[in-house]
Amino acid sequence: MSDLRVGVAGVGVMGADHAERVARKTSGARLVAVSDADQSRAEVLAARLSEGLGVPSRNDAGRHSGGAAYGDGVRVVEDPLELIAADDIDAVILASPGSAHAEQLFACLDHGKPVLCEKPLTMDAASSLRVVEAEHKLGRQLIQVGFMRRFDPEYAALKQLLDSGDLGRTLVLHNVHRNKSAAPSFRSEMIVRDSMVHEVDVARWLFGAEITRITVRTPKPTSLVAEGVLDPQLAVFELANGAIADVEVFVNFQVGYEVRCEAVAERGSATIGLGSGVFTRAGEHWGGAMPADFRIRFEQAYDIEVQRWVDATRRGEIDGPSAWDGYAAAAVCEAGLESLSSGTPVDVALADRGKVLG
Ligand SMILES: NC(=O)C1=CN([C@@H]2O[C@H](COP(=O)(O)OP(=O)(O)OC[C@H]3O[C@@H](n4cnc5c(N)ncnc54)[C@H](O)[C@@H]3O)[C@@H](O)[C@H]2O)C=CC1
Ligand SMILES: O=C1[C@@H](O)[C@H](O)[C@@H](O)[C@H](O)[C@H]1O
Repeated sequence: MSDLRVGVAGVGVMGADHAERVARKTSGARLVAVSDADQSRAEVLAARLSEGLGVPSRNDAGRHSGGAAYGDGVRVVEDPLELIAADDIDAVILASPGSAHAEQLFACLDHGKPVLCEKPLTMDAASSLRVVEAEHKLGRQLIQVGFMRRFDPEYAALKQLLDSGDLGRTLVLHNVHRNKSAAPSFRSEMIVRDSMVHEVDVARWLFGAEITRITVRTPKPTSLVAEGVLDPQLAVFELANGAIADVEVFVNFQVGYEVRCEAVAERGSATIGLGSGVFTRAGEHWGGAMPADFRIRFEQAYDIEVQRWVDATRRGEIDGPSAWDGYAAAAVCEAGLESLSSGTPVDVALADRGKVLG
C-alpha cells in the first residue's frame, strides 16, 4: 500500500508539531505540503522538514506539477483551500485556529479528503451540526477530531479499568486542567471552548453518555490576568446516565502543565496524571519535573493519535473521535458559555443523534 500523502493547514504551535510528527515519526505517511496564513512560517517549517529529506523545499511557484514523488521535499501552498484541493494530497491535518475550521472542513468534505481536525471542531454548535450533516450526506466518515487524550496511555488504561466493571459503576469524575500561562488574548470564552472542551470530551468518552447540563462558576480571578478574564473556572457537567463530572481549568497557573483525572466508582477510585517521570531526592530538594506544556505531557498521545489516524485513513476509516463527538462537545461548550455569564446551570441543546445520523 502506498504512503498516505498528508498536507497540514495551519503550522503554528500544534500544526508544526503534527507536521514534524508526520514527516519524522509516523509510518505509512509522508508530509507533502504545509500552508499557513503567515506564509513565512510555512516556509521556515517546510525548509526545516525538507532538510531531513535531503532536498530543498518548494513552493507552488516552483516545480510543483500536481504530483510529488517521494523525497521531493515539503511544498508550501499559499492558500490552505488549495492545499486541501491538491491532487497529490490524500489527507489533511487542520491545525488552523478554530475560527477557520468550518470553511476548511467543508472544503475537505467537498474534495472527499479525510481530515484530522484539531479541536474545537468549529466555533459553535450550529456550524458543527452542519458539518456532521454534510459528512453524513456523503455516506462515509472523513472527519476525526483531535481529542488526543483518548489516545494517552494513562487515559486509555483508566477507560479500560472503568469499562471492566471491576470498580463497579463510575459515579463521579474529578478533573484538573492547568496551563502554565496563556497569551493575554486568551479570553474567558476560550477557556471554555479551547481548554475545558478536553474535559467535555473526556467525560462523554469515559462515561459513554452525553452531557445534559453544565454549570460554570468562577472565583475572584487570579491577579495575573487582564481585567475581565475569568481564570480559573470551575465547571460541573451532569450526564444523561446520572453521573457527574467536575473540572477546574486554570490557564495561568504559573507552575507548569498539569492534567489530572480521578474517577470515583462504587468500589474504589482511580487517578491518572499524578506525574510520571523520575522522582528525585537531591540537594535538599525532593520531587520531579512538571511538563511545560501539552506538547510534552501528551507527546505519546499525539503520536498514537496521528499514527492510528494514518493507519485508519489508509483503510478508508476513522479511528477516534468523530464529527458527532466534535459537535456534542461544541454544544456543551455553547451551554457552558451561557452558564459562564449567568453563573447558573444551563441545559445542553443537543440534536437527536438518531435523527441526524439515522
Ligand atoms: N489537541 C491539543 O492539545 C491542542 C490543540 N490545539 C488546537 O490546534 C489549533 C491551532 O492552535 P495553535 O497551534 O495553538 O495556534 P497557533 O496560533 O500557534 O497556530 C495557528 C496557525 O494558523 C495560522 N492561520 C491563521 N488563520 C489560518 C487559516 N485560515 N488557514 C491556515 N492557517 C491559518 C496562523 O498564522 C498560525 O500559524 C486550534 O484549533 C487549537 O485549539 C492547540 C493546542 C493544543
Ligand atoms: O488544546 C489545548 C490548547 O488549545 C488549550 O489552550 C490548552 O488549555 C490545552 O491544555 C491544550 O491541550
